Amino acid sequence: MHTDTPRYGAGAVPAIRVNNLTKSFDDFVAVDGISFTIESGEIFGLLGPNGAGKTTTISMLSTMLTPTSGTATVNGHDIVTDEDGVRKSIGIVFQDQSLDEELTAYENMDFHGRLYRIPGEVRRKRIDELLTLVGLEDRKDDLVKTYSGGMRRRLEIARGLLHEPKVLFLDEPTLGLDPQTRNHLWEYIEQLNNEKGITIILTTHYMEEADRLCDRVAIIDHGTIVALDTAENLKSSIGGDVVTIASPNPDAVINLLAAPWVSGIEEHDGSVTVRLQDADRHIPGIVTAIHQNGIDITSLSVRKPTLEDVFLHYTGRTIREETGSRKAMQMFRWAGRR
Ligand SMILES: Nc1ncnc2c1ncn2[C@@H]1O[C@H](COP(=O)(O)OP(=O)(O)OP(=O)(O)O)[C@@H](O)[C@H]1O
Repeated sequence: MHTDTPRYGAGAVPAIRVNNLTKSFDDFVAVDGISFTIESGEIFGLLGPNGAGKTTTISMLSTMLTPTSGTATVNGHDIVTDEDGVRKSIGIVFQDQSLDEELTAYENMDFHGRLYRIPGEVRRKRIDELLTLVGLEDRKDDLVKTYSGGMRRRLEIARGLLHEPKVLFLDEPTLGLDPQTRNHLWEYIEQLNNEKGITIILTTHYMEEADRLCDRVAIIDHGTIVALDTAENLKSSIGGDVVTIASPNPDAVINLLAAPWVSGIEEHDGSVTVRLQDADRHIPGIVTAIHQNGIDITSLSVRKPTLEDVFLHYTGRTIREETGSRKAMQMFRWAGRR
């Protein structure tokens, strides 16, 4: 059902290689035998509803949770037998905020740099460079408690990059941010991927985030990957454009249009959704046929499919736009990770 063809060149060690990775909590299987490969330089998205297993997956890849079975490597380091190697080569930005509000941005960065034992001069240079990259250089001496949500997230990303990781994990990077701030953050994420060549793996339940940012998207539901490809290929895989026809008699519309050239047809709340290639060319014929058969319609619209349509196609459900989980911190505590 899914394809796993990375876009990037062959030869180099993949940034991440996951083979049949599974995590159970007692009898509950949160991640169920997933496999994929992420090439260096990709932005890779794990898209799925709350509880799908996204955080559990990146918790295993960042060595914070031990897998129940399966294997994975990050930058060539095994996540079970070479935890130190993995940790040195990754940066992580959690769902929940972990900045010190009573320190300035610079002090937060500096503290983190000291933890990683980055020598003074290098540390200062990198802090300045990264704060410039995320557009916070002018506010670097202000206390974090005066920062907006978007500024805090940018600072967390800058901090996650201080030890120059090759791979950055972002867990729901724009959760709770307003659309404009989200847009800005997307630009920063793209910029650091372009300018620094950092491989980024992010989790999200926002379709437009996966669509806009990710080179490839794995759609994850109930702990399994149901589809994996570029957003464009995923959208075309479900059979073309989406035509929505509202009618007092949806059954008649379905009977009329259920033809071999239609790749999918279903009814939701009195509206019939038809999927077909090159819908624009077919619309006049569809409208004529509907009228000739005496069927009333109240509206007709055509649109390109979204990742929401893809999710619906592969799972039979819509992604629920709920607020994200608050479990992350609890899960990310080093002490309780076994
Ligand atoms: N420590 C734990 N003990 C028991 N069950 C857990 C634990 N951590 C996660 N789960 C369960 O595993 C499933 C997957 O959780 P996970 O946090 O990976 O989902 P998610 O896709 O990241 O969603 P969210 O965005 O809500 O975090 C959920 O049903 C969750 O309740």
